[in-house]
Amino acid sequence: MNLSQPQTQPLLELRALSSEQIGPLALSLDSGELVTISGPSGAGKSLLLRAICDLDEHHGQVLLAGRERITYPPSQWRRKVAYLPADPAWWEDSVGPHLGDTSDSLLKGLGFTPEVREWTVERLSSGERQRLALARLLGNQPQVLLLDEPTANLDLANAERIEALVKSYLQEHQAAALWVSHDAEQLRRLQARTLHIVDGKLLASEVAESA
Ligand SMILES: Nc1ncnc2c1ncn2[C@@H]1O[C@H](COP(=O)(O)OP(=O)(O)OP(=O)(O)O)[C@@H](O)[C@H]1O
Repeated sequence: MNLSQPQTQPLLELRALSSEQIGPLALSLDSGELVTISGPSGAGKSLLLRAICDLDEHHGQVLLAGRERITYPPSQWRRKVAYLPADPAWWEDSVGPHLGDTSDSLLKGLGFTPEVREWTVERLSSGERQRLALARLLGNQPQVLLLDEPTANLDLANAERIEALVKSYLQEHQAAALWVSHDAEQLRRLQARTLHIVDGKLLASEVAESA
């Protein structure tokens, strides 16, 4: 063992993660780190996120701060390692019950006043749905965010607002995020290590150049 170089434990680690469509994949994310994922439609980006949060059958190991996922009750894992699907589900008529512990300041950061809790889900635009789904996800204070095209329905100003909010969340909570995006401009703006996935395989990893 090399004692001169202290080992830092990754926050999230994938070891030989695979399913019928993806992998095997190995990946480590440090606390505070944002990693973006790009790749063609159907490459397996969503399936990778779903495997990490244990929504689909797969092989291999997923560890959070060195502790294996199988040692967590599934509901606890999904709070800690939170998945934001491209089209999040809503199960009540009004917004409020979905928001749980989400603070007013978080809602403000996403461009809403507290009155949004009284709104019906039915009236929400696709962009409002997307921002509120992120609010409810962050309200649970997850340690890892798995974000599947979280700004796909948003204009540039709102997309940038979400980019800034997620980055400050990662710093504040020493959390990590995997962020799927098809938008080359956004990938450049986010200034993160980018993974390219093609046919379920990790093709390359690179650090984005300055815009
Ligand atoms: N339950 C399933 N059983 C079999 N194949 C599936 C299943 N779910 C998805 N697939 C297939 O696996 C491939 C990867 O799907 P995935 O949703 O991960 O793609 P993606 O990279 O997220 O694409 P997009 O950018 O279009 O959202 C696709 O060909 C898809 O049809």
